[in-house]
Amino acid sequence: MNDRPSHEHPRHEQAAYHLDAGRLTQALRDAATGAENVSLLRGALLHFVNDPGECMESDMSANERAAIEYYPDALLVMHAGHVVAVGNYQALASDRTVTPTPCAELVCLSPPRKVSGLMMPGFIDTHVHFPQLDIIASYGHCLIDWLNTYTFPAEQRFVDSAYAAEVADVFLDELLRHGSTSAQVFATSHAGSADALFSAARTRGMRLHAGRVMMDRNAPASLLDKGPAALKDDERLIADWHGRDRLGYVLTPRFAPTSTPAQLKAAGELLKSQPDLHLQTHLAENLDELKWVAELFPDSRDYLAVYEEVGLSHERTTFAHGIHLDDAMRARIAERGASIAFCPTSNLFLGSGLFDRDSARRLGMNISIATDVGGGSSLCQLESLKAAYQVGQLHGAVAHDADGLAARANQPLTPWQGFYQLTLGNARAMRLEDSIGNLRPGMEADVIVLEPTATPLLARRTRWGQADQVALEEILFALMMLGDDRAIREVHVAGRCRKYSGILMAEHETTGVTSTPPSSESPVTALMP
Ligand SMILES: O=c1[nH]c(=O)c2nc[nH]c2[nH]1
Repeated sequence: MNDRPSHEHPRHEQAAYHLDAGRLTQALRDAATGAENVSLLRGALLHFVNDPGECMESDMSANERAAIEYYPDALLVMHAGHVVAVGNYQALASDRTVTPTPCAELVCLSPPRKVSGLMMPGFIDTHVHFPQLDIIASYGHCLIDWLNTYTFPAEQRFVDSAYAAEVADVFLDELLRHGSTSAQVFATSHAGSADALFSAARTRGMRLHAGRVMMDRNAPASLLDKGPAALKDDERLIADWHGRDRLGYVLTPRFAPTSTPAQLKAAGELLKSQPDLHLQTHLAENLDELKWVAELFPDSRDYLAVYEEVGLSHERTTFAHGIHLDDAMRARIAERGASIAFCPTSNLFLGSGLFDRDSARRLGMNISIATDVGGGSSLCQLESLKAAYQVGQLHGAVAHDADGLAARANQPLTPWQGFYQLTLGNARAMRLEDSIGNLRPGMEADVIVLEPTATPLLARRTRWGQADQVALEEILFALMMLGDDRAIREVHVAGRCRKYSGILMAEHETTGVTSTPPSSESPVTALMP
């Protein structure tokens, strides 16, 4: 990679551009032959190369500011599913000092399409249940009640593979429509449900990590694994899907109450034998759940220890929720390099509690932000940011000492930390930062275009594109408080456009959409459904 710092550093603009000359030369060769695997976009672009910290911009350190790369007029070059160049348009398009000079030639050969919003890496959802799509927004009261009343009945329907395939298609299209190009997903205990999901993700070229739920007690009999033979299903799924294209297998014991110690031990042994697998489960979401775990595992010193004792807490483990932890447990999670998926819409919806982000960060725990649909009330990660901000605000408001004074500080999420989290932060939590999370050359080309004028109110608040446009951090904050799927104007998966002008396209319609259009504004109208 060839990194060239710019001579002047306007606000946020940390580098003139990044390019990979070798890959760019290949892109040029392909473009010259009319191949459809090259696409160039031009417009505003924001991504993160590091953690921007917890401050608004005026209080950031130089290092925190350097974590943010913003180009008001960027060129993004994608080739064969990867980014090959990103940066200031003028610098990239006119620079002839690099040998060879493929970018300037490429721009002449294949003029970029102008986008009218803000390009960003695709969002990553680190914890979501695809079989719960059809029970989203079900009046659940609290976790255990909601599991018994809605979740387990819904999951039983996935014994039917045709139904699983139908839901998998809708689920992945919904994720994409909301700007999430990657996800870590729970299937059901039926191997066919995982097959359906992987197959649908592969068709879409998505990066998707998923697993079959392991359960052998405390759930309806039809959902329970039948002894150790069920592990054969996981082994078969691993053989069929793990590492294929952009897919990865995640061992998925649902949570301690629905697995016997023997099943958890078996999962730990499988993980040990294949340490490149991910692992996902739930931890300390709800106070009744904590009591239940203490009864079921009387010999374990706490809930986390149940997983630790069998080797299930490691650097590719995602524990969903982790609300009711003490500092010692947080420190143990940090030490193992595991991560917590903070799922704020779910925590509010199920009344589970207020996640303590400050303590998590203070103790060095990796965290991500996720939707947790169907416990979560939206697949939109902008909604997750809004709820995360609100949870952080409430954190200070709910604890008062005897004099009525706030005993805890509030922890409002900044827009910088929020958008970092949905992209590079979530990728880091899942140890995928070499593949997804930002738009440096070599990264997989998952890109979204956010539209700060998506609604009349957003347009009025952001004044995007007008002479008196508000500052970028204000625009980002407005998007996270007011935005929804309408604010996701475009979605590109591995360089192919899947959502354009707010409308999702079917696979066969995407061919050629991102390749060079003759005019900058309306190049693909003919391909719209
Ligand atoms: O939010 C949640 N959703 C689930 O499906 C689940 N299972 C155990 N614990 C859970 N929490």
